[in-house]
Amino acid sequence: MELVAVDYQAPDAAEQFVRSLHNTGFAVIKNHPISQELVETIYQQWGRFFLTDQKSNFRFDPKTQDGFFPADVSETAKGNDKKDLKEYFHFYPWGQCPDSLRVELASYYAQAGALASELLTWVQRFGPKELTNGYSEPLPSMVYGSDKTLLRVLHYPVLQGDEPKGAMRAAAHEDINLLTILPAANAKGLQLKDGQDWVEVAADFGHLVVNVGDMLQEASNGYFPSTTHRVVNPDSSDNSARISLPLFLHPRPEVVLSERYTAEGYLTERLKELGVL
Ligand SMILES: O=C(O)CCC(=O)C(=O)O
Ligand SMILES: [Fe+2]
Repeated sequence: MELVAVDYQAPDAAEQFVRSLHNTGFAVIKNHPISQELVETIYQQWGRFFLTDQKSNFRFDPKTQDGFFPADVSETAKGNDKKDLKEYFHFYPWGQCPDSLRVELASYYAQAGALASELLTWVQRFGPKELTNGYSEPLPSMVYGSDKTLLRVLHYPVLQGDEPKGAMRAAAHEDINLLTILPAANAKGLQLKDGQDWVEVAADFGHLVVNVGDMLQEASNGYFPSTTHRVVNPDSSDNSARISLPLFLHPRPEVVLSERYTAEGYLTERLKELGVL
């Protein structure tokens, strides 16, 4: 499986993008409108922040899920028994954030959210008609006015050599939400599952990775697959910290995804499985 970067400026960008999501659950986008300078600033600022004790002042609120999740409570991927080797901060515009880091993060949240909504209009427009007519409401309207879209700043620390055997930066998992958009991280490691194989998601620095989450898979009855992915540990020759910045696009809680699920019902079930609720 090869992911060819879709040029956001190409006349047929939307069709190429939707085809890639259907075929692989993933797409890579180049020439997009998100400021790379802003992404790099955020990587630097947060790389420093995670190395300070200040982060403990922002411990996450289990009810609202915003704030800092230390490594010892961080997720255990569904079906896995080792915690991931990561810590992260959940940012919502209404939630906790250190004052000195808020302006940049809020700006990125707005830019990435606007692009993600546009990408959802592509998915709506270029999906098969019999599918798109069956959504309970158009996909872009599912996220309109939603305050559930989540920006996660992830820090995978330098490995110390004493990690539990078999623990990984991020064990194999699927995302819960509709679409995830992720600027290429500052280090390699992201892989997607292709049959029995694992394939590196090759995204040049400056490119964006987009993937389908379980909610879109559920709403599209599998037409858009929520592809399993993971972040593997570095080998000793490039054992550096890794920062990444996924935006998880979430519908309003009352949105009906399918006959089985509303967005809220689905999210609650999944967070319980992850051990963070
Ligand atoms: O860090 C990455 O590149 C991917 C992170 C990820 O898949 C997730 O947090 O769901
Ligand atoms: Fe993920």
